[in-house]
Amino acid sequence: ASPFPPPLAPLLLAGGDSSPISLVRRPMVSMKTKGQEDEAPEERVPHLPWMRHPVDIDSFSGCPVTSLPRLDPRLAEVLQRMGIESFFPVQVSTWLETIGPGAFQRDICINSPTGSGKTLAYALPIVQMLSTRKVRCLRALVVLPTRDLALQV
Ligand SMILES: Nc1ncnc2c1ncn2[C@@H]1O[C@H](COP(=O)(O)OP(=O)(O)OP(=O)(O)O)[C@@H](O)[C@H]1O
Repeated sequence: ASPFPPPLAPLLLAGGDSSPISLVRRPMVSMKTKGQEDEAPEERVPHLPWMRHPVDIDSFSGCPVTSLPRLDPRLAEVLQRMGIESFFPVQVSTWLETIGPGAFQRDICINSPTGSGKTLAYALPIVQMLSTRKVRCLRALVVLPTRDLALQV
């Protein structure tokens, strides 16, 4: 039996230049007695419990803007006016985990290559959630590591 609690949220992972950040090598010391620790085999186990069931972004395909389930028609219209006709796989998979049928509130970590569309992937669910509410206080905070990146977002 697993010594860890059940997973709380998926990790969205894609190929390309992304690295499997959720996986670390560490011995399963919790399953050994003290004398056995030296012989404990190393296993690839996720670093955080909620990262233990990654969702493979590459298994999703793109999707026309008009076909994304539950997308607010006002947002679809604005996106199409901006020239966005379809969503990239990271955007579809993130949407399905946050807003799509069967989604429920939880933390999500997305690891996907540069330029794959992560910004819209996380921004669209936020905008959709806020679009149906009266917003009286801070509801979303985007933190970026550099000023340049912050200006892009
Ligand atoms: N669905 C889409 N259709 C067309 N263009 C898109 C779509 N989504 C994003 N783009 C464009 O693709 C480019 C890359 O997107 P974005 O910057 O969001 O990628 P990223 O994964 O966040 O990259 P980085 O890792 O550098 O932050 C941007 O110019 C963006 O406007």
